[in-house]
Amino acid sequence: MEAPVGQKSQKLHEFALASVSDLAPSSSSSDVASSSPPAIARFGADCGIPELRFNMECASGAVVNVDLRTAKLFKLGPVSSVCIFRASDISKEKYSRGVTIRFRSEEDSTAFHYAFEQLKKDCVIQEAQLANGAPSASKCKFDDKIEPSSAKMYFHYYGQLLHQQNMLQDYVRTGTYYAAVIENRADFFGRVVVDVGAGSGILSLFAAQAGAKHVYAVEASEMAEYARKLIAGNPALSQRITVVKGKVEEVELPEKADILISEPMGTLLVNERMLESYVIARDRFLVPNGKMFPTVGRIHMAPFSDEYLFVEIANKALFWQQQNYYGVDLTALHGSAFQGYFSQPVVDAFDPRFLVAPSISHVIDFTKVEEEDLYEIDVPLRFIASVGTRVHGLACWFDVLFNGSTVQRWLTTAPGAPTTHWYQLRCVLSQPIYVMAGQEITGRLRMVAHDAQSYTIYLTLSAKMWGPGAEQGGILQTSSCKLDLKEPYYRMSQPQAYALAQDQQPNQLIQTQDIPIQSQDLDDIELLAQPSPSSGAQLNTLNG
Ligand SMILES: C[S@@+](CC[C@H](N)C(=O)[O-])C[C@H]1O[C@@H](n2cnc3c(N)ncnc32)[C@H](O)[C@@H]1O
Repeated sequence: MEAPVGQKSQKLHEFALASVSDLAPSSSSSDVASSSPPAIARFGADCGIPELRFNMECASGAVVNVDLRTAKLFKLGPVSSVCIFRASDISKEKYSRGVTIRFRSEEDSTAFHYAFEQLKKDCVIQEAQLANGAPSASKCKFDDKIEPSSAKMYFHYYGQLLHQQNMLQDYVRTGTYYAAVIENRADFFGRVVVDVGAGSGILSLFAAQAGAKHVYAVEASEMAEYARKLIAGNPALSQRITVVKGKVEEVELPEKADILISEPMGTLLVNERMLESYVIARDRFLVPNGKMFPTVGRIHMAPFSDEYLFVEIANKALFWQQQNYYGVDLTALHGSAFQGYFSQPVVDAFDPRFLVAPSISHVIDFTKVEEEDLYEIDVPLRFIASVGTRVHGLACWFDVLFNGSTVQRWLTTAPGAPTTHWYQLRCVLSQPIYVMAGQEITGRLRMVAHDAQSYTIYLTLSAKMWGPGAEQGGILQTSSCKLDLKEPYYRMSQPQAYALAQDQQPNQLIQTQDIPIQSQDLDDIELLAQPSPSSGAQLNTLNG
């Protein structure tokens, strides 16, 4: 195998210079007086990116790394040149930067210019290779915003068959995708399809079954190899599917797509931040007015009351109330432990009767949303309580629409609907609020993306003054919490079977589960077919 462009050149090109100085007059730290030891310029490749490194060797020991793909070199005189390139500051803002180079001799100058032009040429060849389908080694948008250790774990996880199997065995999910594709054959027949994050390749195979002209199955993890195998094992379809290993942010495809198919949904729709990759794929590969399957996503929210869940979480911190734990007083950490448990969103399937108001929703149109819009999602909340109760927090779930030309199909993760591997998610307040029937509950749900492919959630719920004589618009109680979507509490480990309760209509299904009693305080509470707390096992950390 041929060495990567930059590596090939690394040893060949090291230049001792008379001096290097920053073009910007203010940056005196990197200026080099001619009396200083000679500076060094070295061509090489770091992580496959062809680069030129100036080792200033001044008192500050400054190093300037130049991405050769963005660099231009101009001759100012027989022994001096200027190199202009793209740089970025700590906040990742891009700007142009320049260094003035003084060579020790005219020969050095000529050799340096020659080396520079040779490597620039190599960059062009490398880019041409990329255009033929090889993944880029360059830093891409994904790498810019995601912590490398998070990405490594993420793709390691999806590189394992057992996790792909977990998704394939969610028959609500996979069956809905199958139906959406096959019922909307007209959208796939004779079309070019890109499968964004193909995993095992299942959606590519569905698209090929529906008559796609060609499917590009883009997958960044090692699962790409398994997808190749699976697709090759289906020879009637394999001729029309190409697996492209790499991130959708960086691979190049030979043609545009008429339709994108993907399963980018995480817990609460947005966890894993894969929606951003779906949107980037849209902008990179989809023809104008092309279709997207799924087309639209909605996050649904409603306040809930679940005394049992609240006590269960609060009880977890009781351990830290011991004053004589092998002679040690643990109480100093009780507050932190209490906050810690309430910062975990709870993932389980709950009974919809825990909801205390009709839900509201936040819509994300995948065909229109900008990638940056997903960095921060801010939803104002307003509900009218249908019962007088204690509100313990906000329950959330999502659905997505496949807006086919023949059939519109929804995939829902709502409470009461058949359980999916996403379950539902609840943000539990450490300080519940009391409401009366008819009382207004207001608040805000703010989700801020972080570089570990998830979100920090800020939730505030307030109960407004209510009843005759109340000061209109006045707030009675407010409660807030901050949660990390990356660290959920998986309260149950397996989807539970559904059964009809005696007092339920067939369209109001509830789950029947055992209810382990944890607290004496709960004796008087009416327990409504509650989900059983998990054994503590956290089977799935990702829920795509
Ligand atoms: C939720 S799984 C869906 C897999 C498959 N499409 C299915 O429906 O069974 C998402 C897949 O997308 C891949 N993926 C996530 N982000 C990606 C990206 N930026 N580029 C390419 N693949 C990505 C993951 O490795 C994972 O296999």
